[in-house]
Amino acid sequence: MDAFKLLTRSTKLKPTAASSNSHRLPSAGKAENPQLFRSAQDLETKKRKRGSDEHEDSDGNEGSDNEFDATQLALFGAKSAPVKNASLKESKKLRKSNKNQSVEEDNAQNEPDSDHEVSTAVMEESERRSILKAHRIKVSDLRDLEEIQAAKTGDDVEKKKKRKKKKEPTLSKKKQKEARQLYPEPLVSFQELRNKYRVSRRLTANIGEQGFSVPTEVQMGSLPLLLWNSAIDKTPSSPKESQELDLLVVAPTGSGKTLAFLIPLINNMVQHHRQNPGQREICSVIVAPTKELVGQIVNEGRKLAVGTGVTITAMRKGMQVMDLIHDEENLLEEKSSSESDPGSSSDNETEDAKSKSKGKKTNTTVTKSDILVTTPLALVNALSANKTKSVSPLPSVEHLVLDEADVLLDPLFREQTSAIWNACTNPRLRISLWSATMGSNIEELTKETIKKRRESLAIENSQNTSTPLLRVVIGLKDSAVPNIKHKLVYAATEQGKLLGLRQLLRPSAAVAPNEARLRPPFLIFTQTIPRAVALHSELLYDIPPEAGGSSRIAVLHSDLSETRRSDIMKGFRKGEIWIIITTDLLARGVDFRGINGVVNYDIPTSSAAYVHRVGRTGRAGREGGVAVTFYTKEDIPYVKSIANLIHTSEKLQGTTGEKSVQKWLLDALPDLSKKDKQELKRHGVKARAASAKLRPDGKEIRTSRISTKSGYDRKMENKRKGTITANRQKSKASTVPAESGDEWEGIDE
Ligand SMILES: Nc1ncnc2c1ncn2[C@@H]1O[C@H](COP(=O)(O)OP(=O)(O)OP(=O)(O)O)[C@@H](O)[C@H]1O
Repeated sequence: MDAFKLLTRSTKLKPTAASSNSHRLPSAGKAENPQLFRSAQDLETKKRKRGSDEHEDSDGNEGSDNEFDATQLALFGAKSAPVKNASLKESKKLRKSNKNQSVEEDNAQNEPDSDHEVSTAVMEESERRSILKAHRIKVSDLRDLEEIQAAKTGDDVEKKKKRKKKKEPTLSKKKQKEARQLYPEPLVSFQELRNKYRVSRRLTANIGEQGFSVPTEVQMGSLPLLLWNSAIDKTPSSPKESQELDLLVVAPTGSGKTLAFLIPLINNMVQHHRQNPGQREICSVIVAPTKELVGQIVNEGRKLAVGTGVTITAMRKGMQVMDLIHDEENLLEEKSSSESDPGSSSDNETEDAKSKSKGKKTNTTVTKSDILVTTPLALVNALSANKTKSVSPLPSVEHLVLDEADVLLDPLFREQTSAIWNACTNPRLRISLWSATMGSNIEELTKETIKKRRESLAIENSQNTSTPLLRVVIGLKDSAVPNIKHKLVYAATEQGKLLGLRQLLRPSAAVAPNEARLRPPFLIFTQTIPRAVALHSELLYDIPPEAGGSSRIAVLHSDLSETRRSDIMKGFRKGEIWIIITTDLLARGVDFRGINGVVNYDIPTSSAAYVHRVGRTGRAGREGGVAVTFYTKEDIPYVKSIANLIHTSEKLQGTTGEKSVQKWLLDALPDLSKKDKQELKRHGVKARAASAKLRPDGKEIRTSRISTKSGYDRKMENKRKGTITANRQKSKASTVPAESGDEWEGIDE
């Protein structure tokens, strides 16, 4: 059955229009190529079109006379490539000596096979540069210039700083930028994971089995940096020390960041098990802002880790990650935590806390998982016994991943995220931060935290230089995904928005061939929970019973129980639910593979929020996603940043024909002061904020009311529709009759 046909009620769609539309649907099948920036030629065309674009460009430094040697870090240069330097004989020797070591499961798949030759071919710098440029991958070193220079020359960084103060002239901004830019070798195919980076055979096979055949740009750029260590031959005579790094990655929504951080974590764990047979402890922590995202990361991770022996667990309430001090005071807590952990035994990952010896303080972890995925609050609560104690350390953690890092380091979550970061006391800790948007304040905060942590833990190395903090940027930083269509619609009033949305749901007018059309499944975003609930109840009867009626539309927000939230997510993924009305809870990270569109019923409260909301469509390079944003006269002061984003996105796409945002509109829209921007981000558009519910005279203003009719009319109409629906459903054996051919079978293939 065609969901769209049914939503149009009796509207007859011309077969040609329908079929031509359906092939453009993102949900229509697999993405042919998940890459967003596919060819150098494409890039050149765009660059010419862009002309004197004032925005920062990711390939701006190409061809520049780079006075700084980009091969300064061992992993970037042909000259110092360790794979080339390490003798094959030695590497074979190491593999032989490792022969007796085992992993817990599927040894045959995880053991480095002795006949496996590691590729020693090293890419020329010119080739590296041209691939990175074509795919719009830009890598830079974020350390102080003195530190970069010191790392290059092997100098003491303090001496270097002093010398610089005395005589060395300061580089111009352009030169500094050039000095930071690096051209590491990109991952051109997933086969290289095995051939060059010695990724576990089983893990490589799992990647293929998941249908991933071509690495996306973020995977091309970041995987070699994160897998560098696996490529190093760690024989005693090996000329290179292991050189891990901290990483900050900014890549478009839906570009495959999850895979890019999961592959190295899983591979590290495979190696860890090989080197420490039988040892189980949390070695990696992934922090994500919502439970939905945590669940999704765990699912993705488990699919990749099949047969590798690596365990990945979602942090749940009551789960214990550390041994508590079993004094009398803690007995009560311990009892309640073990009682409130019904799911732990099924996963077989949490030991029974009661079995631990009492009165003994240990630092052993209780959760047996290798990789823990958590929201910030859940882990902080577990580490501080629900904030009754100070946060316990997690010394076994060597890798910390912050997914949606900008929101995790935003004031909303910053305290909890920092507490987790500080709890990871292992001096070898490596951090990576991932998002589609990353303000410069987040970069500064990251640098500062790394520095402070290093000082407080007195982490030093022989050369007094710090671990590299690199930044990978894909495409144009902080911009909307380039493969979707945007529509910015002026609806004047709240009623206008509702009429506009209904028009989208049931377009009776003919649609021009080029015009973006919204088809299920899609998401509708509102500013607050009450508005999401109100819009849901208003639209509940808009889906005709023959299309499944009100069961096709759901509201999802943080006030719902965890079970309800998870049921709605499952229903949407299975295709039972077609439309979810939600708040920014689902704006980030959540991946519904073939979602067709996003409606910003209420405008997003920052440009980053716009990027993330609309990024729920157009995933993995799929074309055809549509993002519709309604705005009213109350929104006019706030809409310019969104209009700018759309304008830039269309410019980058080289959109021909009519643009969503005309130049005159951009010129006419007012600019917002920094203070007002912050205010908007914190409280949303005041007219529809939850706090605007009471008038000065104390009477309630129905801000959450979303309707084109009076309350009485709505009540009567809903009652009537409800009765009709119930009668029809009763008389039918199944709610949705199957039709041949054009059936929509859910979001995930
Ligand atoms: N190499 C690949 N080939 C094809 N599909 C891929 C590849 N890598 C990832 N994907 C798919 O792309 C989709 C988006 O990936 P993912 O959720 O990791 O995006 P993201 O970059 O984290 O997005 P967001 O910023 O919205 O969180 C997923 O469905 C994933 O399975």
